[in-house]
Amino acid sequence: MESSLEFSGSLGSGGSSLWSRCRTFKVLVIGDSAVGKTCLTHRLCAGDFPCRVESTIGVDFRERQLDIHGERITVSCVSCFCVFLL
Ligand SMILES: Nc1nc2c(ncn2[C@@H]2O[C@H](COP(=O)(O)OP(=O)(O)OP(=O)(O)O)[C@@H](O)[C@H]2O)c(=O)[nH]1
Repeated sequence: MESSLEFSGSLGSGGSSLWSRCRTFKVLVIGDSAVGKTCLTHRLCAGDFPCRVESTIGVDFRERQLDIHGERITVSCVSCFCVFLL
């Protein structure tokens, strides 16, 4: 997990929202083939279940931006079949 401060306002905006917090959460989803890793991360990042999926070759990467209480959150999901970690 990493955290950073990001410049989000203009110099003339008064300063109260000059800097906003921006955090990134990295989620690694691992498991056997065809257990639903791609569907799970697709649901999280796109908001729905894919009607058709193909077996992932390598790794599948998805990202979702959230705004929670004025804080920008990025969720980065990487899913891969266990064999790529051996
Ligand atoms: N019934 C049911 N089927 C699911 C669910 N999640 C996924 N599936 C089905 O399971 C199959 C495999 O789903 P994937 O998301 O591709 O699985 P995966 O683990 O990413 O597979 P690989 O890409 O081969 O590693 C697909 O036919 C999906 O439609 C679930 O919650 N319920």
